[in-house]
Amino acid sequence: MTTADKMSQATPAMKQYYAAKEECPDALVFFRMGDFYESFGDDAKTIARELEITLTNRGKTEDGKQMPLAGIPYHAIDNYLPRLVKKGYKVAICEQLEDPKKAKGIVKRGIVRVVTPGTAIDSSIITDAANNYLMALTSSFNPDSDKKKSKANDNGDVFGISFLDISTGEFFGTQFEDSAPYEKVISEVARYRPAECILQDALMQNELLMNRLEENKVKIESFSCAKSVSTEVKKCESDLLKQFKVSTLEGLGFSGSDYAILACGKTLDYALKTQMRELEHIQPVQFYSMSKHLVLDSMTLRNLEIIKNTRDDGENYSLIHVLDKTKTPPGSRLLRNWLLRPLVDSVEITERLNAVSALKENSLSRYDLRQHLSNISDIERLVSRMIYGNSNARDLISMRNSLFELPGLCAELNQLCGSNSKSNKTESALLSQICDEISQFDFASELSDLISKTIVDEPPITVREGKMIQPEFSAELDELRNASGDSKEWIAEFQTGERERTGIKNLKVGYNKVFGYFIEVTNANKHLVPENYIRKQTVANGERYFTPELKERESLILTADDKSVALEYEIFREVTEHVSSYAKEIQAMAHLIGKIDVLCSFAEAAIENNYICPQLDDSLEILIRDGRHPIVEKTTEGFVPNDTEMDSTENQFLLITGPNMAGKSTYMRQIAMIIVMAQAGSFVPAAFAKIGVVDRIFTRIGAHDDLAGGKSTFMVEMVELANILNNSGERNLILLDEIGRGTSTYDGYSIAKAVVEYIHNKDKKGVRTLFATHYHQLTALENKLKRLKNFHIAVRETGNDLVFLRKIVPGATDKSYGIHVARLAGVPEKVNERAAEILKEIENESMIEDESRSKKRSARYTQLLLFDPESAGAEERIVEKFIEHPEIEELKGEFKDLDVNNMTPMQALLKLEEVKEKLRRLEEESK
Ligand SMILES: Nc1ncnc2c1ncn2[C@@H]1O[C@H](COP(=O)(O)OP(=O)(O)OP(=O)(O)O)[C@@H](O)[C@H]1O
Repeated sequence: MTTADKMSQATPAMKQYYAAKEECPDALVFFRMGDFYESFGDDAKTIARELEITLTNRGKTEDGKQMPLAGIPYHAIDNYLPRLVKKGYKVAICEQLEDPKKAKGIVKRGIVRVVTPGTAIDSSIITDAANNYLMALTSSFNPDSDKKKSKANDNGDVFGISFLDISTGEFFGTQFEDSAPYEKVISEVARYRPAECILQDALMQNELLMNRLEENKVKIESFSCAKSVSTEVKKCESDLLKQFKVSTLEGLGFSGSDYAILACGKTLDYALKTQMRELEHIQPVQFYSMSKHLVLDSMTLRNLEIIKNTRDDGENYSLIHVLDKTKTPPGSRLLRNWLLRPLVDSVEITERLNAVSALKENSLSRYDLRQHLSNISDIERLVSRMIYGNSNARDLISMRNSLFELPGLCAELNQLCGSNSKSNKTESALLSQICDEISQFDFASELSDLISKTIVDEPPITVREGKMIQPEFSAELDELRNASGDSKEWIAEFQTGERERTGIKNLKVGYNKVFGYFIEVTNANKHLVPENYIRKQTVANGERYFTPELKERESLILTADDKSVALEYEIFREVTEHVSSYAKEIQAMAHLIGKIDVLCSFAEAAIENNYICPQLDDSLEILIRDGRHPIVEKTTEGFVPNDTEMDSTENQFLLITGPNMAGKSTYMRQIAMIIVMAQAGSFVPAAFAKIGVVDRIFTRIGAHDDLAGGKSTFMVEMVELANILNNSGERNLILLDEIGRGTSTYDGYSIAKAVVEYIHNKDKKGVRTLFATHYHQLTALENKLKRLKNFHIAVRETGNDLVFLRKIVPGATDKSYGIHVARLAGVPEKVNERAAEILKEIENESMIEDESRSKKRSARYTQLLLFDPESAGAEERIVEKFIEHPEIEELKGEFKDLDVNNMTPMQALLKLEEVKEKLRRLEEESK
């Protein structure tokens, strides 16, 4: 049955429903009918399933089938809606647009808002601590004209990206061309964690991108450029100009950036279409540059546990968990942004550090500032809710209480900046600037006065039941309230009078919403009821009556009550609108408050954890004395601090060996984390730190597989490695942990060695690298590669025991101590003893082989390489020649193709003999 057919036969209400569904076919429609939001058909089935509510039927559909129906009470929408949106559904709210009591005929209904994950503002859907971004991604990639290309970027496709947080009004976008554009996009996804992404349809072909978006639970909305790209860009540009009331986008930094404009335009369009209202509070879109920040790709964010730990993906034991001492939601969101996007400009970083120093030294001021901050609510989101008409009088009180704190906050800041300059203590230009900017806002006292004058201190949650507005604010309201109040007094007197008149002592005058005012008499006293009582209702133990006199009074009361509630709502709306008209100023204020909060939080964390102020410059040095891992030091007793010295000449490539569990990964991570902290503006866990600004950190740590993406552990390792090798540069820092571990020893060792050489010689300059490995033979490279230095983590061996000293020291180690670690881990002693025996055998054999190099070598050579560093050198070359021999590859192929099930034992034996002979010959050739 077509929609048109359905329409012609449907009831008037269902006609409205079908029209709504047609308007938003991809959304679940919540259709308001009286006290319920109803859903029908497939929507009802989905909603009943997802919300675990009853699915019923509502008569028959127009084509005679049962019509599924599921409904939720209107007042419970705040419980149910978030659950659907968090599961990635779009929900269209279709409201009654007029008062049913006053409507002539059927009530008008229409969709007032479409709630989607990326455009939600409801506090039950989004969290205080993080922004809620709607992202858009556009590209010049055209799958039809680029058919021959394997990747979108082969001939320099351009990408545009944008992010909008409707709940705070932040909006920014950029454009870029890159040899690995998808990696860049994925990094941005990891940084901003959008809830929803509007994606140009051609880009949906990129598996990597789609997998990552899915992994990050990003809801995807695709769009296609129906017209030519240039026409679409023009339209987007004109929409943006109109929205921000500017005549050109150049001033916002978008000159010539068509794909950024397209991304921003599509974002705005989607926001307007779903919100169905003016979005005046969105701040003018900003062009941002990716190169202005330290690039931390998604793997690095994960490996360094900046926002989440790798154990359970929670915030505990993450860097943000250690550093977050913020008191306000804008502060906690800003801290997250600063950690995800540390700076690269040493001057800007130093400004932040100076502010932290000033706050750290002035404990009293910091204490007072934090007291003020702790009374400040999420004012930027409060004002967004006011603009949406989604707020209540309590929100106004929260806003007022927040605004009340500003003068005190300002005075405290003024004193701090002033006292510093007078006594020539640490002077912070940043704090002075924040102080100046806050002082310029003069709206705060006006708004807080207005709210205080109009709204009572403890208003109810609902806005439709009165009790919100202060007495004496409106004479009209006072009059209505008096009328209602006088009448209520009248009722009390009426009750007393009637008791006397009738002699019924327990006669009661009561009220309920359905029947209005009544006189209640118990059955025992029914015979005393006077004649003028008119029966109204029978109840369990008596009768209810009214009199014309009571009826008249009732209508007076109800009219006055109705009128006063309506008037209160009107006043509330006016105040809210007035506050909303300062949305831009309130957002700017929230940002400044956020800054003070984060700087105080850094100071607080520095004191609590004994951090020091790092020095930042533009050199290529990293000097850290007694550095610590900010998270491990919290969970490990007796954490041993370590030094680091890196530069671009002699100590650029640190090759770190040491037993399992010695602390190699911890050491490498702590260096990267100290850099992230320093460049975010935080003090760092060390006794001294001087850091030449790093502009990108690459990490390849630990084994994990990407089964969803169809990649093995080793494949994942190689993909990440390829990215690092292709895209790293002089100002980067690379952390590589046990490269090659995921494959056979021959392959692994060869790859590891080639990687060391490649990075060391990259662009003839090399890249600052920390490289942890179990291939001890690599340490021989120190003699060949001038910027490479060996380090190892010291242990002390006493008998069968191993003491981890956790100290990094120059030079190479010569043992793996794997068996010791196995013992520590509780591997049965028999196995450990046997392993020790085997190791001895291998070591002995290696000594014999060392003496007579012409002797045959077997596949056990693998083990020799691992356990005998002395054998590195000539042997390595032989092994390399051996494993690189093309016939080895052929042999592998032959083995793979063998159909063992269809071979006789004799055939198998002959094959073995043949292979053995071939290997013997190849070994001879390799010598
Ligand atoms: N500097 C330190 N002081 C005290 N304890 C430490 C230190 N560094 C590491 N540890 C402890 O040692 C444990 C192992 O550290 P880590 O994982 O860094 O070792 P590893 O050498 O990388 O091991 P593997 O080679 O097996 O991966 C950590 O979980 C931590 O508890």
